[in-house]
Amino acid sequence: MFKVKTFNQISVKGLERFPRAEYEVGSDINHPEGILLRSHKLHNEVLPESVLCVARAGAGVNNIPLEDYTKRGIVVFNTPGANANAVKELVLAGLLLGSRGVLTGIEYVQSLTHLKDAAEMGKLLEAEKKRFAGKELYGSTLGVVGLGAIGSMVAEMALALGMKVVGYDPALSVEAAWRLPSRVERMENLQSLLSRADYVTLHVPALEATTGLINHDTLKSIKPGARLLNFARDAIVDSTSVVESLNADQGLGMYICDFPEPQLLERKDVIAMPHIGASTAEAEENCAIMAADQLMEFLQNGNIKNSVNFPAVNMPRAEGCCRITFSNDNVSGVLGNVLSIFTDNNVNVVDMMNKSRGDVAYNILDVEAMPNDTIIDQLRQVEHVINVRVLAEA
Ligand SMILES: NC(=O)c1ccc[n+]([C@@H]2O[C@H](COP(=O)([O-])OP(=O)(O)OC[C@H]3O[C@@H](n4cnc5c(N)ncnc54)[C@H](O)[C@@H]3O)[C@@H](O)[C@H]2O)c1
Ligand SMILES: O=C(O)[C@H](O)COP(=O)(O)O
Repeated sequence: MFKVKTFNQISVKGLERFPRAEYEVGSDINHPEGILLRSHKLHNEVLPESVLCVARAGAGVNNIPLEDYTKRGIVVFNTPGANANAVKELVLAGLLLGSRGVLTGIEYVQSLTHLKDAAEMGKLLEAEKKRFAGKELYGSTLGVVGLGAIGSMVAEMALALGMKVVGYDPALSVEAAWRLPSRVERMENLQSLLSRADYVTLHVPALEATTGLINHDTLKSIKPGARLLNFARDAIVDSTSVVESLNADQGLGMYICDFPEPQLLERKDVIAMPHIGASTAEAEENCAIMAADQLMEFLQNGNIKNSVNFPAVNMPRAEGCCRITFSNDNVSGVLGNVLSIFTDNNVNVVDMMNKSRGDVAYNILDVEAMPNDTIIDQLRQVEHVINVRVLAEA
């Protein structure tokens, strides 16, 4: 029986993936092998020794202490692209709210409760509506920073709206580049993008390199009156600099974000939402299902898909064999030392796979017969081995 502890509200569709006979899943589980969560911050949680893997039902993993977990051999997964459409649609809402007097117009209409006569109300609205006039998105330029799962969808949507699209992504993967419409004009640096775009939308992960990406200095390049959209993370934007730019004559025209902060409230030029970019039934289901499937595949077969700290590994189970997996520091000689223990004990390895990523390596070995506890203990003692698992015959 595997145990999976959940944090946050996880879609039932994802929870239903776990077969009841083999999994105990819930928020109140002791000694879990797996963790399933959304934005809950794990930095202050003491994870029990039993934990082997963590699945983030979502994209951002800045709520997970990755470096520490990697050293402990804990495999961390996320669900790339599973909530991208939800964010894309909210960015569309953000663009429209930033270009038209929708919110101020609605607010004004709601304030007219003292008027009881429809004709009088109609006359007043026709006289006042010029205060809520806007500008069309068609023909204006959108700058997309980060052209991954969300950024590429946003770029495509903006092109369909008749916008010009410029993009900046110095770390673009080949796969992401293939997804990108050819009409997206590539910018060499952030400053060029900021000086060109009427709307700038951020879709980068919160990393050390992206913390404060939008700051006092970069905002000097912003096109006067531009709208900045941040549906990525709070840490990417220095809010104090944003407020300063909004207050300046030639600075930002509006800040539209999913990450409110006290200094952003009560401003007409800020539209802040309560981190609802991925809060749709569809996105929550997609993420939960993908996360649950990845957890189960790892717990049952040791295969790794969509990890953010371990290499992707997929080896079909050799029939009738027992599976051993181990992770180790990525230094030479470890696999050889492990194999010599098998040789010394007449354990026949039928199939194996070894992959590395950064400072860790991960190995799967299918062996003809289940090695005894003494052999497994010997494997655990090999220098630089982080952890060893023995998986029952499939
Ligand atoms: N508001 C929400 O609810 C919500 C929902 C989903 C994701 N997000 C945030 O959006 C982020 C992006 O999500 P995604 O699914 O598109 O991820 P992704 O990994 O598919 O794409 C991120 C892209 O950013 C690029 N990048 C990295 N550093 C960069 C830099 N310095 N400048 C420009 N580009 C850079 C990467 O090369 C990659 O192409 C997530 O990490 C998460 O923080 C927020
Ligand atoms: O990174 C993400 O996927 C989003 O920020 C969604 O977060 P949530 O799962 O807490 O809504």
